[in-house]
Amino acid sequence: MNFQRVVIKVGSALVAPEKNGCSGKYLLSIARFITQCHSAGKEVILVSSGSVAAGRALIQHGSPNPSIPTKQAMAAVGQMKMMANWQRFFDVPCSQLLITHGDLKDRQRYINIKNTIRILLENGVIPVVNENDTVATDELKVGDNDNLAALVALVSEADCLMILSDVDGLYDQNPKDNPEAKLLTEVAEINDAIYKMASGTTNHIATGGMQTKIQAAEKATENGIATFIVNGEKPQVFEQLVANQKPGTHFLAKQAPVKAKKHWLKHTLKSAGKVSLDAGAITAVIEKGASLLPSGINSVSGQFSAGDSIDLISHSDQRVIAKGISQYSHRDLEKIKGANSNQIDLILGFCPSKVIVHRDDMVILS
Ligand SMILES: Nc1ncnc2c1ncn2[C@@H]1O[C@H](COP(=O)(O)OP(=O)(O)O)[C@@H](O)[C@H]1O
Ligand SMILES: N[C@@H](CCC(=O)OP(=O)(O)O)C(=O)O
Repeated sequence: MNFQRVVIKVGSALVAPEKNGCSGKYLLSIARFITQCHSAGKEVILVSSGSVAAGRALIQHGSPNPSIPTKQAMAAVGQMKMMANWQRFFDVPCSQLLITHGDLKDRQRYINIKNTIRILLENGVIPVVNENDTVATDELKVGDNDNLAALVALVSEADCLMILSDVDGLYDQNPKDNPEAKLLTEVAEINDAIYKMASGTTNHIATGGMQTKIQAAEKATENGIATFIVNGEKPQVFEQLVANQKPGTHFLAKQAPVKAKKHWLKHTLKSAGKVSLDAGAITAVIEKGASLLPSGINSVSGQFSAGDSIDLISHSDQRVIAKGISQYSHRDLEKIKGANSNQIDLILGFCPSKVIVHRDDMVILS
């Protein structure tokens, strides 16, 4: 429980153990664990598979491996079933986020997803994410919910990723094929040897098997997000987690998530423009740890889109004081610079964010 914001990924095998329609069999203890996380002041984002399996009984198919449009129709009807199935275990509201890789690749949509999750969490709503299977084509698909969960952990700035499946964790070989397989309790480095241990799945309603879980763990741990693969079929796993024990396999984070993000902002992202700040904004940003509001901006230069990195410079001596991700393009900023945050909607006709650079998306340079 050494985390503040966790992404919990629940595989199809747990949502639809009968492989046809969804069930509460395993979800009850998962939901109880999520409620315990909430009581301990932690934030939880769910990534749930199972829409295709949940809709399977409702769409005629007649083949063990239905066509893609048939599966997309199953996902469309099954998603409703799956959401209703989750909601019945919570007193707090659940919300549905259906996203594709195309959404995560697009800067503006990425920011929209990030802002939406932030606001849902602030309001005590559980975000439940799945791939938008009905619209996703191969080019726009993440393709499996393990990798999707890692990307959701990144966009939501979680510090922990828990992948719940039907095995106890990563074994040195597939335990379903080899009874002698041994469980790895801790993985410090994800290398070829680790990838070689992981194979695909034999479950026809699941996608990816252990390979995609390792890919997800690699993406997350490189960005400072501790990752666990645990068995979601066993209620005692959740008791162990609550008791601060470590069931399953723990993939160690490479560095603290804040450090990883600040490093990425400072060294990897190239600034596409500049905004100059008045003395009040500089004090607010440097001394009070505040986000940058439009009222503190004197001028804008360069050409950038929402989601690009920009330099925050001092108006008086042109010193670069910070760097961060702008919520608005240079064109929009030209119109709202100097204005009060409440006027953004009036001036632009939309307001995805009341701040220009959020504190969490900023690194102070001097
Ligand atoms: N080295 C391994 N250790 C554990 N499980 C493995 C390994 N290699 C392959 N697997 C398979 O991965 C499966 C879990 O992945 P998957 O069926 O896709 O589940 P989910 O629906 O939870 O994503 C296990 O049931 C197991 O058969
Ligand atoms: N988006 C699909 C799930 C895809 C997937 O990765 O499934 P799984 O391997 O069970 O996590 C669905 O909802 O059926």
